[in-house]
Amino acid sequence: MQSSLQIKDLQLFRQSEQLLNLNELVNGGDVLTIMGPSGSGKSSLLNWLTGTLPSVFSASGEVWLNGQNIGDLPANSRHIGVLYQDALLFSHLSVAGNILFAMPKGNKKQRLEKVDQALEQVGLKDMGDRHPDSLSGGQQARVALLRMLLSEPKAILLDEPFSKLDTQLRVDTRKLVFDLIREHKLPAIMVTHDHSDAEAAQGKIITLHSQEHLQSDSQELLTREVHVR
Ligand SMILES: Nc1ncnc2c1ncn2[C@@H]1O[C@H](COP(=O)(O)OP(=O)(O)OP(=O)(O)O)[C@@H](O)[C@H]1O
Repeated sequence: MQSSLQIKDLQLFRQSEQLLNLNELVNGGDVLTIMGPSGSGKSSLLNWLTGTLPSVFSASGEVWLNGQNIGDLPANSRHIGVLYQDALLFSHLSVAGNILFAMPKGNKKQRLEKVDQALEQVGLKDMGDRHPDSLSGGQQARVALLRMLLSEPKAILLDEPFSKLDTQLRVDTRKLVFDLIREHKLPAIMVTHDHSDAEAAQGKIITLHSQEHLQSDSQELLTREVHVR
C-alpha cells in the first residue's frame, strides 16, 4: 500500500474563532506546503497532527496515516517525525548519541553502522563522536534530519526547518531533505514563510489567512480564494 497522510474534515477552533477547515491527502514522497501570516494557524495544524494541541484549541476531524486513523493515539505512538527551525540537539550527547537516542532499539553494532552510513550520506563522515556544539549550523541541521529519519517516522512535518540557514546552505539542505523524503516515500507537510522553500518542494501549496484560506497549486500561487466561513 502506498504511504499517505490524510486530513479529513478538520475544523480547528481557538475558543470560538475558527482557524482552519481542511481536507487534504498527501501521498508518500510528496510535500504539502502551508504558508500564511503569523497567527493564521500553521503551528496549530502541526500540533493537531502530532497530538500536542494546547487545550485552548478544539478540533474535530480525523487524521489517517497509511490507512490507520491515528487521531486517538497519544503523541508518542503516532510515528510522525518533526523538524524545527532549531536543530534542538541534546548537548550532553555526541552526534551519534543524538541519532541513536531516537532509533528503535536493537543490535548495537548494526545501529552504529546505520548511523555511520547515514552520516556519510549527508557529508558528515567520521563526525559521530563530535560534540553537537562543535558543528556549524548547517551540520547541526543535518544531524537533526538524520535523528528524525532514523527514528523511522511514517510521516514528516517540517516547521520552518531552513529559516536559520544562510542562502547556499538553505538551498543545499532543503534539496537533501526533499530528496530523502522522496527516497523514503514519506508524506510530508512543511510550514514556511519563504516562497523559494515552497517552490523547491514542488508540491501543492496552501496559503492560510486568519479567517479564510487561499488555495492553489504551485503554479498558481495565491490565485483562488476558498472561504471557510
Ligand atoms: N497556547 C496558546 N494559547 C492561546 N492562544 C494561542 C496559543 N498558541 C497560539 N495561539 C493563538 O492561536 C492563533 C494561531 O496560532 P499559531 O501559532 O497556530 O499561528 P501560526 O500561523 O503558526 O503563527 P506563526 O507564523 O507566528 O508561528 C494565533 O492567534 C495565536 O495567537
